[in-house]
Amino acid sequence: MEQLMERMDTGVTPVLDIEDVSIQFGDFKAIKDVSTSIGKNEIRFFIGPNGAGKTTILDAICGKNKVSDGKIVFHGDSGDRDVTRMKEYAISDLGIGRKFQAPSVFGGITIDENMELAVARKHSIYSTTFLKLSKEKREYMNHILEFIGLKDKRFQYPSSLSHGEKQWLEIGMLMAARPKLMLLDEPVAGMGRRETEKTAEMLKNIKKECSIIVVEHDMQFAKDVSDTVTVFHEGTVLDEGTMETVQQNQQVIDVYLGRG
Ligand SMILES: Nc1ncnc2c1ncn2[C@@H]1O[C@H](COP(=O)(O)OP(=O)(O)OP(=O)(O)O)[C@@H](O)[C@H]1O
Repeated sequence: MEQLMERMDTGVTPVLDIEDVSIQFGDFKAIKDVSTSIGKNEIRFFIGPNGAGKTTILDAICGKNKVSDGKIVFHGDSGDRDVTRMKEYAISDLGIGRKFQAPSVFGGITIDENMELAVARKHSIYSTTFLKLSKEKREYMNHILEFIGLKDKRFQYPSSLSHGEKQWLEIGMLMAARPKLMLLDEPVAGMGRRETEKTAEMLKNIKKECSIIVVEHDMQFAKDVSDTVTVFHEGTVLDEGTMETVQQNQQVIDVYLGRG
């Protein structure tokens, strides 16, 4: 809570406030009284050792995990909403988009058709038969395809894409819903350096329109892209600040950064 108050004092307009959140799985408390605030147009990284609770809290923001205590308040177009009791689809409709670690595009339809579904906000491949996008939506879809570098491959199937390209397609599909907050779980895992750099450029552009939370172990990527980082350890926040400042914290070095 103290951290939250400090950030409020800095004058940053928050898009999401996580307030004293705990998450319990049976007897095990995976998240203990975590508070943090994500600003508008901010790229926040959640970092920390395996099992620290990063994905657990990301899953709570999108409604996949139940919050045992505390609240998560999203400041969207329709005002301030506590999302902790809301269903996943309703949270997504509010403007929070979640990308999971493994790409989850539809393999049986083309890249173009995958994008059509995303722009039309349909969640079933059976919908493609009946889709007729407005001119404005098709233009926006073309813009995204260009942005993610897949315009020339639009009539191919996702199986023909490289691992990185599949990740970009999924990021593009998230963008299609024009979210205010994007949640990305290890977006560059398995990518080469060139693909990682391209993803970094993409995220820096996306943040002009929306805030992003990234769970990541690639510390070079975190240094290149993050505005701020939250360091998790055993379900609590160990430190928070710029990458430059947290990497000087001896506790952070001991539990995570110094472990190679
Ligand atoms: N559904 C669940 N049921 C029981 N325990 C869970 C569940 N989900 C996560 N946990 C536990 O909660 C803790 C935090 O897991 P989490 O996946 O959030 O860690 P993480 O920081 O994302 O780790 P990694 O970097 O390895 O992805 C771990 O001990 C994990 O085993």
